[in-house]
Amino acid sequence: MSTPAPATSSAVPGTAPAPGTAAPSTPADGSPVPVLHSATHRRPPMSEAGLLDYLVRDDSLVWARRGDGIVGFGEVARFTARGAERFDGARRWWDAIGRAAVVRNPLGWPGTGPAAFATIAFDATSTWPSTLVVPRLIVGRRGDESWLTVISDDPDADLSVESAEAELALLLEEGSLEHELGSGGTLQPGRISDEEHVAAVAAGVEAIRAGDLTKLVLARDAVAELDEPVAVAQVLRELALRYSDCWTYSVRGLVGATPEMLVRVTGTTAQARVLAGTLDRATAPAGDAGYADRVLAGDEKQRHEHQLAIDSLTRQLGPLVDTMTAPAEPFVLQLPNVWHLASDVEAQLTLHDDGRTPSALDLAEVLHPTAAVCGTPTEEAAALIRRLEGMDRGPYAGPVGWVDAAGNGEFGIALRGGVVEDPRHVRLYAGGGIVSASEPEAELAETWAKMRPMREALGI
Ligand SMILES: C=C(O[C@H]1C=CC=C(C(=O)O)[C@@H]1O)C(=O)O
Repeated sequence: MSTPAPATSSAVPGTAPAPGTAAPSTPADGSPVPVLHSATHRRPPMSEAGLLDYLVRDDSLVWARRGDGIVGFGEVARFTARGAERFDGARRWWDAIGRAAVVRNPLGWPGTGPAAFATIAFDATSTWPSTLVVPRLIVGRRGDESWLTVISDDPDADLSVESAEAELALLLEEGSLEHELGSGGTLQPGRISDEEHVAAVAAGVEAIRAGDLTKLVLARDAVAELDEPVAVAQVLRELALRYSDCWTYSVRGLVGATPEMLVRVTGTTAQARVLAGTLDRATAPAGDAGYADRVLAGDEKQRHEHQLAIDSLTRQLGPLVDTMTAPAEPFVLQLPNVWHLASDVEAQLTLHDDGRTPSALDLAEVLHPTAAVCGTPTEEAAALIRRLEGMDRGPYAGPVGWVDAAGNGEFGIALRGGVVEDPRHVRLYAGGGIVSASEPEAELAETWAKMRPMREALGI
């Protein structure tokens, strides 16, 4: 176990909070948290585009799918931590914020009231600052319902709907849509070259065949070097439009659209979308309608890889739930770049003695890392990842999403994305599950297919 580094208030490189909204940071050592005051106002139904119309600022916080979700602007409080205690520190901080907050929320739906956007590092040894951010304004939509929450650490702040709407209008007007997308750039090698990735996969297959473990997920990176500063808002819109089955996210420099839901908590219900097993659509023969069913769903190796990911989720979730349903057969999820084997799992959470159920953040800690991004058994796989990859995954493959004061929330697995390291450099990550039948060259090709959404959205 590594020693947790103290919480800091450092911003992720390449990002900046909205002007005039520098946030007080609070350490994880139990010292007082800011008392937040919030008011949630109902809004008229949005246009069909929903939250897409609100993806106009590079510095916004985003969790959106098919126009639903939440978008945050500005920042009133932030927690950061590194090390093994990053989850625990984040949970304690968020619980303390929730207990102290003065909340006016007549709606009570998931995502209303104060909420925090979160990115948690994949590994305890990472230098990535696991971060919770409470925005100044949150716009939300769920179907026909829409709301605006305003949050302040000033007890005398004006939280009226008029002033919140005026502030939002100004922020949107200042939006960064003037950036043009795709002015060009190149993809540079990352910390792991193609050859190194192939060699790492071959070594992983050898370890699996030797019986050291059953499954391992190995990843690599590449750096998008852009001719113009990255237009984050445009990238998000591109991803959200093209990858409408995915959850588009942006949290302080971490940007992407993930197809995999680690956990969603709505009241006492927990849901997950487990993915493992991939087929590149670019290599599919034209006009062969049954191709994915035959080559993906009908493939022993892919199904084995998928089953291991389901097993890891249900094993971890099992002790916390009264009932759980997982389909007997995965379905084929079609994305613009790849097909995946997918399974939707749903569970009813067990009530604690105090009448509460675990929050989305609690469950993200319990479930991370699943076999979809680490391997089986977890400890052996994590150790081998450190040895064979030898790179800091940062937030890649860690939980990304949001949690509200009631514990509702959504945490995706931060896949199909990248980190804005500075305005002209975005580090992309992708990996794949390795089992005994895996072929190193095919695994390398799969990582390229998984980087395609971000490359397209960046215009390179
Ligand atoms: C590790 C990644 O994908 C995971 C999620 C879906 C399918 C996967 C696979 O087939 O290997 C991976 O487990 C990634 O996108 O970087």
